[in-house]
Amino acid sequence: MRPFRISVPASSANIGPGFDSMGLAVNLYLTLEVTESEKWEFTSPSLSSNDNFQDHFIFQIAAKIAERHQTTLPVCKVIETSEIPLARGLGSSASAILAGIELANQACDLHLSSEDKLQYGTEIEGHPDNIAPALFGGLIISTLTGNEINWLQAPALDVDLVIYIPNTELKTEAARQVLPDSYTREHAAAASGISNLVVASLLAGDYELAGKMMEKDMFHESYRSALIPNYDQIRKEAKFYGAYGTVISGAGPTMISFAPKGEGPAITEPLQAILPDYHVSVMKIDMQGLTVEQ
Ligand SMILES: Nc1ncnc2c1ncn2[C@@H]1O[C@H](COP(=O)(O)OP(=O)(O)OP(=O)(O)O)[C@@H](O)[C@H]1O
Ligand SMILES: N[C@@H](CCO)C(=O)O
Repeated sequence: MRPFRISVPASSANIGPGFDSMGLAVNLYLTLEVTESEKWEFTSPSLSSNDNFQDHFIFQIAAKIAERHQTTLPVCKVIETSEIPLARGLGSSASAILAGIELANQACDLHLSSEDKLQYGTEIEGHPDNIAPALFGGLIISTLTGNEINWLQAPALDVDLVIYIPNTELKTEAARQVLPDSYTREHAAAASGISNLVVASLLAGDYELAGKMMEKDMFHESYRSALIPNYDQIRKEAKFYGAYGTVISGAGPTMISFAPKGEGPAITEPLQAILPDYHVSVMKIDMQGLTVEQ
């Protein structure tokens, strides 16, 4: 086996009302450096010396994918590094799942297509909104109906992104528990109308309208806002300093603003001063998605 390096970007899902169906790849990366070895070695920021590497999330995903293809992983040395904070709404689980799928793909020579990886990743994650952009890059609108995934990569957006990462975690599972099990027809019609308009305005490059409509989400934001520290303050201050709109990133607690191109730093500086316990920064959209270097 030739050594290889897998890189997977973080992603910000939902973008307001694109709940479970829209996401954007951003420039924070999980990487795996993989070489063949005499004995298994797995180095990861989330493994201490007492932990068994076989319990590691990425190893388990890779082992399952190999098993699904009636094979086993060869003995490898894997070094994981990651810039993606866990359980903050930046798609860490989707990036880790894709890294595991690609580890099995490369190490076992499975010749998986991109659609196979999307299918496997979505089955594990439950929805494609983080998996698809982390795999393909850019802004992806996707939908899971039964087992079928349909998706579209939008043209590049001409915006700056500002993210606000608090130093607290929020597990997606907990953030899904506060959501209603169902919506009335009236509510669903209004919510999907808002979502349609966000997508249409992003595609048309009308970012003012996109920002306005993303803040009107009716699928998840209002139910989750109490779980997100400084939710109202971040939206209000970001708007004051020029953002088009600010929403919860994924299931939170990170928030993300869409701002006019070049205006990101003008929001970052004052917001970082107001939010000393946050990491506030301008992010770039990753247009590549998952990459493998031999
Ligand atoms: N690199 C990794 N190594 C091991 N486990 C990971 C890794 N990345 C994610 N996980 C697991 O996934 C969990 C976080 O997943 P969760 O879906 O709650 O949040 P997220 O994916 O970071 O955010 P969101 O889905 O809202 O964008 C972590 O607590 C951990 O159990
Ligand atoms: N669409 C998902 C993203 C996090 O996995 C949610 O908001 O729960």
